[in-house]
Amino acid sequence: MTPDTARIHDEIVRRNPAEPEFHQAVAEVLGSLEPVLARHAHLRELRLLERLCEPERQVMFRVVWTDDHGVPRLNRGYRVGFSSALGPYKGGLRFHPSVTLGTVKFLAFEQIFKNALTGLGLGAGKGGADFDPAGRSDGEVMRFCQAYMTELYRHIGPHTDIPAGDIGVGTRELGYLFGQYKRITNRFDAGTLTGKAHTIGGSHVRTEATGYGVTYFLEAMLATRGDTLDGKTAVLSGSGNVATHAAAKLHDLGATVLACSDSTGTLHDPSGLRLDVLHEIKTARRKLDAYPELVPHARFLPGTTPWDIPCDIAVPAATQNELDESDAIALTKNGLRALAEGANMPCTPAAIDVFRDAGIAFAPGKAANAGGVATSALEMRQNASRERWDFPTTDQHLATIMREIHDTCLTTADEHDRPGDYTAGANIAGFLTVADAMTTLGIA
Ligand SMILES: NC(=O)C1=CN([C@@H]2O[C@H](COP(=O)(O)OP(=O)(O)OC[C@H]3O[C@@H](n4cnc5c(N)ncnc54)[C@H](O)[C@@H]3O)[C@@H](O)[C@H]2O)C=CC1
Ligand SMILES: O=C(O)CCC(=O)C(=O)O
Repeated sequence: MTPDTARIHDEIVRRNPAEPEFHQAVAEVLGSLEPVLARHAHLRELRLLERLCEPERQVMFRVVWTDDHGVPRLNRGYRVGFSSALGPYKGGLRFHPSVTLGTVKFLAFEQIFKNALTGLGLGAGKGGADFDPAGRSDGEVMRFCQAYMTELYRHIGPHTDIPAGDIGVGTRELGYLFGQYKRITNRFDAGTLTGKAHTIGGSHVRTEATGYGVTYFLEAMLATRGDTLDGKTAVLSGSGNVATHAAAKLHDLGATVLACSDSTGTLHDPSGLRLDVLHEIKTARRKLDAYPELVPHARFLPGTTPWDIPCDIAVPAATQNELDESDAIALTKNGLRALAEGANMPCTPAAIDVFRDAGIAFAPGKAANAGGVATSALEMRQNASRERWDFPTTDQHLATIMREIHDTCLTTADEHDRPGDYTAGANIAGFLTVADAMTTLGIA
């Protein structure tokens, strides 16, 4: 960082105490912008950076619901609208016990640049609650979602703020959330939430989009090095929406997926994960340690991460700061060629430095995982026009968008003397788009 951006960062830390993930996300972006600020002095005069790092609005609310024994339970809900310069606030909801205001702010901040990169007219937001869906019955999840939406509904809408899924929020939760929204507002405003089931206005490919998009980005990155995914080995972390669909597309494109994980440990199948078995386990909402019961040569390694398994390709797809410097050193020593962040901010800054120094092709989450939100924009488009696109058409749109995001990052990095640095390319391209819109909109 320059003395100027370091001063801005210090002020953000002072104004937003005890939000380390938010500070980290801001530091990474500010650290990339030096070449831009040197060329566009007027952006400093307009105090664009300070304005961009302050959320436009933050909502925090009580969520009370009853468990299966009739006992009232209490959680805290959040929704942060970070920037509406490019369009309505857009971003997912995370239900996980670790969620704090700082978590939601870091995620919403990342969303600004990601959504700008899609070129689809999306502002940035994120939300969630410290609710833990693990072990909760279907009825409990439904009552929690209804209670959460009973407050959230007044802050969202197809032209205001459009939530979607994230950790702990998938098609089931979005169905319950939309059901309550529809009941309270007396409107079938399908474009208020994305990631819905197909029967209630969801788009084909939205479920698969983030994982597929990560894989399309990897494909494009390897192509610049004259390489392909065919015949490569891959490891992933997580075993949720992003990880399982990235695994499926990697498999389709000829890679062998050796491992995935959850918060309790790593599943390693040296002959390649059986995706049908994984699907069966996930559908039954069972844990990964059930896999070796069905595929006896596989091992579940409690308390471990996948990063010491030798592989060509790595896709961290669970959560923030899950891959640190020592993991990066282990992966690099074991022959890693490319890494794409499926999760938001899964690699620590020190890990990213290791990959950069080793010349590993590194794709930051805000570019590599943008396929999810991009397909949400395609869902909004279909909801607005009442059209229904088929799976291959939607997938084709997604693949094109991911190639365009890849090319934008690469070209922008080149133009700003950071050749091959996808992080710099993503941050600079996203920032310039939002800065242009903010300048056009006037001081607000
Ligand atoms: N669902 C989407 O469309 C998008 C998701 N993402 C990001 O991808 C990541 C994964 O999200 P989803 O697959 O949607 O969620 P999910 O709820 O379907 O799966 C999350 C997975 O991560 C694991 N996990 C969660 N917290 C963990 C922790 N503290 N330590 C270790 N493992 C943990 C869970 O066991 C699970 O396997 C998140 O960082 C999310 O922000 C990014 C873009 C879009
Ligand atoms: O589809 C969306 O609106 C949001 C996806 C999301 O939360 C993300 O990109 O991290």
